[in-house]
Amino acid sequence: MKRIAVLTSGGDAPGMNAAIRAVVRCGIAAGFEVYGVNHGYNGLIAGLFRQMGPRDVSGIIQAGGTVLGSSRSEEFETEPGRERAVKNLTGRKIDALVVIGGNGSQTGAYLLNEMGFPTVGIASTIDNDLYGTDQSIGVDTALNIALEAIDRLKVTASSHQRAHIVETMGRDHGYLALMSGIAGGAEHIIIPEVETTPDKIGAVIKKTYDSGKSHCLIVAAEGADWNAERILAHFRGKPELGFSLRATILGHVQRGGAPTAFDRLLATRLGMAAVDQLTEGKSGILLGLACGEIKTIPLAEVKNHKKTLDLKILAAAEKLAI
Ligand SMILES: Nc1ncnc2c1ncn2[C@@H]1O[C@H](COP(=O)(O)OP(=O)(O)O)[C@@H](O)[C@H]1O
Ligand SMILES: O=P(O)(O)OC[C@H]1O[C@](O)(COP(=O)(O)O)[C@@H](O)[C@@H]1O
Ligand SMILES: [Mg+2]
Repeated sequence: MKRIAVLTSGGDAPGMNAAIRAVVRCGIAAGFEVYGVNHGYNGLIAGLFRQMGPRDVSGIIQAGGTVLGSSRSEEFETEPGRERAVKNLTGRKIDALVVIGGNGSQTGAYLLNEMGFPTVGIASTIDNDLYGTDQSIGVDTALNIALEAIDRLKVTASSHQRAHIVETMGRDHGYLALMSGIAGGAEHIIIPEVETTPDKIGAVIKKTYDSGKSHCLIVAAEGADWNAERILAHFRGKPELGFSLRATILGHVQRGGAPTAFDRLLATRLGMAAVDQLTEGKSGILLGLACGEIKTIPLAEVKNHKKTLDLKILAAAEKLAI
């Protein structure tokens, strides 16, 4: 194997740059020529390749986002799109591809590998919804950004005797909401995995008010049926809750931060491991974290499983909030 390529795909995640850097530098150290693909799968289809040297990844370990750019590519979801992608790879005599991305991207990586093009994945998404890894690149940073926002919002909620809803990202997965809620000492956490009703939410707010607290901080996942907008609309103009209500949707703010030490280290370890696997001629696998160790798991297995959330800690959240 002589030439490898690397791309970032799906939502950008803080730490992607550290992973690119590790793939480029360790790849070169292992004797490969390394190519970067700009703009994810769209760039793969359009042929946006460039050879990368050690200096092309200088000064990026501390930067959020991805220097290669990313995309959501509808064309790659079609067979002709993927065929064009493989043609571009083989046309440049590239022997293997590293895909840094989340669950959608790794399904794409699986399909490329099935088409006979050796592909390995690196787990990267702020949502932590990718099966096969305890934690993905970007999760720790996003969590810390959400936490900082929660801490700030709690202060103003307290000053004004308000209930404040903070909405986190995560698609249909509640990890970011659950963990930032626990770490932020939220009075209530609403996630897609657990059904709720406006009556339950109202009861928590009223109970919190009656307990003498000066605020009620609610963290709601964007994918929950009762997200910030819906809760706000439902309770608008209802003084019987005690607290008046405000809401903040954190949105893309959670994705844009400089990566934490944890994410830089995880990304570096995963990038190094991806190169090691390619050196050994392995492909069709995802590099992820299991019990603190870097592990491989077949992409086929990743694609066929949905990551579940351990809900034990949610029950504890209620006790912690009394
Ligand atoms: N089922 C699929 N088949 C082929 N390609 C896919 C599939 N799902 C996602 N992809 C590709 O991966 C890209 C990124 O996936 P997406 O779900 O948006 O982000 P993430 O990888 O971060 O979860 C998509 O835009 C698409 O090009
Ligand atoms: O940036 P976009 O395209 O608006 O997408 C927003 C989505 O991307 C995410 O930030 C990350 O999701 P992915 O890792 O699946 O790309 C989600 O939490 C959010 O729902
Ligand atoms: Mg995803």
